[in-house]
Amino acid sequence: MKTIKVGLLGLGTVGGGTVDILQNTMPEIQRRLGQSIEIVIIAVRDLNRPRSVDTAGIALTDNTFDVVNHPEVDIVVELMGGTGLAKELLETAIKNGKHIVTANKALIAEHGNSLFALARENNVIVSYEAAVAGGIPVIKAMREGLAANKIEWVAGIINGTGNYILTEMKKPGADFAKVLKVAQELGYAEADPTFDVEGIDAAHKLTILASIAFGIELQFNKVYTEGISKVSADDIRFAQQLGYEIKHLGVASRAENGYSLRVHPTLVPKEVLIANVNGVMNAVMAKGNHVGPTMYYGPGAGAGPTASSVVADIIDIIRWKDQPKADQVPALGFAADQLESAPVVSIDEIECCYYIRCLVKDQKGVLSKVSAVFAESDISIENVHQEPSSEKADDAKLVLITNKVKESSINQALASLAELDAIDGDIMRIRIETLG
Ligand SMILES: NC(=O)c1ccc[n+]([C@@H]2O[C@H](COP(=O)([O-])OP(=O)(O)OC[C@H]3O[C@@H](n4cnc5c(N)ncnc54)[C@H](O)[C@@H]3O)[C@@H](O)[C@H]2O)c1
Ligand SMILES: N[C@@H](CCO)C(=O)O
Ligand code: NA
Repeated sequence: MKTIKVGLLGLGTVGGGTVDILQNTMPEIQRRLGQSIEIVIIAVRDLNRPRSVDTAGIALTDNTFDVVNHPEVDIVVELMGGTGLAKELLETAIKNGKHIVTANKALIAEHGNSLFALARENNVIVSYEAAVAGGIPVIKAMREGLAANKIEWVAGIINGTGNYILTEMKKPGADFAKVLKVAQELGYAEADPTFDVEGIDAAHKLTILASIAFGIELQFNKVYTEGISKVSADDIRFAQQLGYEIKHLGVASRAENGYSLRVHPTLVPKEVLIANVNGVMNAVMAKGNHVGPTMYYGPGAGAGPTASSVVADIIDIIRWKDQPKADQVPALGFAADQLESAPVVSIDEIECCYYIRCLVKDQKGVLSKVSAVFAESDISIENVHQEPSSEKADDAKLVLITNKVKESSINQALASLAELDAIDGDIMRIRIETLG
């Protein structure tokens, strides 16, 4: 039986999971492939560190270039992260004629356009299923399974750490910092967890999803990005009382003059399936013009699920690599010369309903002053909830749900609201999506 040789960059959470699968599930993989896969070399940072997996028979090196220049390696699997050295290594590997598997969404979102072009020149494949929604085969589903459709929009819970934190925060007394620490211990978080909490990781993934949905170039720096760090336990509770769950969503949709790409906390009606996706689970919805709304669900982070996608990509490359044109499924699912560099519109252009929370002085006539501000901007209030503040004796917590309005109108109203004497402190605004 023929053996394909693989080299790994990085032996952390996902690297360890990949070694584990290739060691323990090889008989089944051989039956699928009719060939075998062998890891011949792994680059690690510290050669003396104890390993969670058995590396007997595999060469370990602390020089990453040993992997990308290794004469026997057919496929380089990049699982070290970062966008500096990782980019240089993959460029070298591609020029050396090696195929690439990576779980690195930051690298693909920020440098995918040039990496894919280099790969085409060198007739090698760059696969990145693990980069978006961990173990869910969503890249394959969208690039291949939905190929008959014009995709109208994509929306997803695409950060496992963030969804885990929001889910745990529903429990009474949950502490944000402690919950994040558990997510890190479980191997879900990025090396810098602010990427998870502040939405940067989700923005990387949304960039990729938007490109494969619409056939546009990767444009990470155009994504509007808001994290979950300002969402309070109060917001989660109020949302639930009003019939919603708060989810951190990435949303890519067609706009009048281009596309809208945004990541932010979102109120989603409880009865919508995606509102019930909890813990480390992710879900991506894609609406095609023929198929209608579809949803892909599964674990979004962690060693086993992510490595499951990494190994599936290795298998896919082995199946395709000796075809005359190796990248028969183009990297972004559209022929490379058909990609558009379409404009991404400002967040001010979107239209939705809003959840507004603020602290108001518990005085007569406050509600009418607040309503007057919204009326001036032609915004109607669909729902109001008020309760005494437990923290400030003379204040009340006020929650409003607006009708569907333009972001620029709500910004104007919130600026006027902030100027009212009756408003105490910051105003929280969360967008609402019904995902119909
Ligand atoms: N953990 C997840 O659930 C998950 C899911 C999807 C994608 N990813 C992505 O997979 C990649 C790896 O993530 P991880 O969670 O396994 O991270 P990790 O920190 O557990 O592992 C990365 C490993 O790479 C090694 N490394 C870094 N620089 C190196 C260098 N110069 N030389 C040798 N070794 C080096 C580190 O020592 C570490 O062991 C990242 O791009 C991440 O975004 C992670
Ligand atoms: N840190 C990422 C890993 C998976 O990409 C997450 O929590 O979703
Ligand atoms: Na995936």
